[in-house]
Amino acid sequence: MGSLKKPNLPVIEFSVKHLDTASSSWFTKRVEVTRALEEYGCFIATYEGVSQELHDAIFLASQELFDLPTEVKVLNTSDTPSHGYVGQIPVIPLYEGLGIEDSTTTHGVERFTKLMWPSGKDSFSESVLKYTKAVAELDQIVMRMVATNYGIEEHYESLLGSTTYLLKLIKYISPQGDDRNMGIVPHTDKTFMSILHQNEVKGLEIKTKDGEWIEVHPSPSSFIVMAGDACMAWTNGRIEPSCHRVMMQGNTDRYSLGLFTFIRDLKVEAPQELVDENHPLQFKAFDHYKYLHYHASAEGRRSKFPLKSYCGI
Ligand SMILES: O=C(O)CCC(=O)C(=O)O
Ligand SMILES: [Fe+2]
Repeated sequence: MGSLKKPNLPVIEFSVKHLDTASSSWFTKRVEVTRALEEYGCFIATYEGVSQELHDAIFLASQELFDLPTEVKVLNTSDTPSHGYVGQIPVIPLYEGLGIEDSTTTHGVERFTKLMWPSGKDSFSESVLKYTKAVAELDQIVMRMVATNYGIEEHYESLLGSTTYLLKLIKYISPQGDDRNMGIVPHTDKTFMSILHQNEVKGLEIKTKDGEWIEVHPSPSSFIVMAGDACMAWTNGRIEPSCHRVMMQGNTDRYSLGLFTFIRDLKVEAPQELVDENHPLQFKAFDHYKYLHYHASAEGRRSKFPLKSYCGI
């Protein structure tokens, strides 16, 4: 009798030796990365760009942030839905998140730090900036690979110039027991790309196309690279975002980090190279930030497939 094999997400190693774009291993990687995204909408990257020391520093910074009183954390507001403070939501009572906009820039990080700690907190700003820069680099390596694989590198260059990086620090308080509790409900991200990282407490689960949930095991060098809705539109449906959720169990709080990319001041549109008779255009050109507002509206929230209701053809 054959044993049932649990599905696994592809694990792709990103070490310095693979990153020379002239090397044959770069070619192999870019095929591997694109296939993984086409098949699962995500993959696990093992990445050397964030050292153990930086991993420890950023999770310590996150803990210090969540230890602040709620009345301070709610000062982090934003014009964009889900970019500021999110917490005390009845359907996900364990969840609390804070977004740092323009988190790869000194200006963006300083603005946030001053709001939370008016007398300053250099250790926080330094850890955030170092972390976001390292993870943004991983995003750029991945996106360059995908774009090269599809023959649309030039389009990627203009997209890159309009990419913004939101760092979201997330805490889930432990449910204090063995029952599995919903930390975050099943969803797909409205981002272009999302790169997730979790501390030693597991919880993230990803749904395969066959409807099976796969648990993602935490490790300091593992990052979950995941496509969002905007990436689906840009690749004309070749890459679909994966459905994921967080399940909490046990007595330990969970901290996670998401570096989320969005496109500002440039319409997201599939390049002509990806449109032909066999691949008719699926989505009209759209403004990513307006889409986020639509998604948060009553109509957007009701939709099963908001990207399609917003700009589907
Ligand atoms: O906490 C996690 O690992 C996932 C968070 C997430 O899916 C999100 O913020 O969109
Ligand atoms: Fe998500």
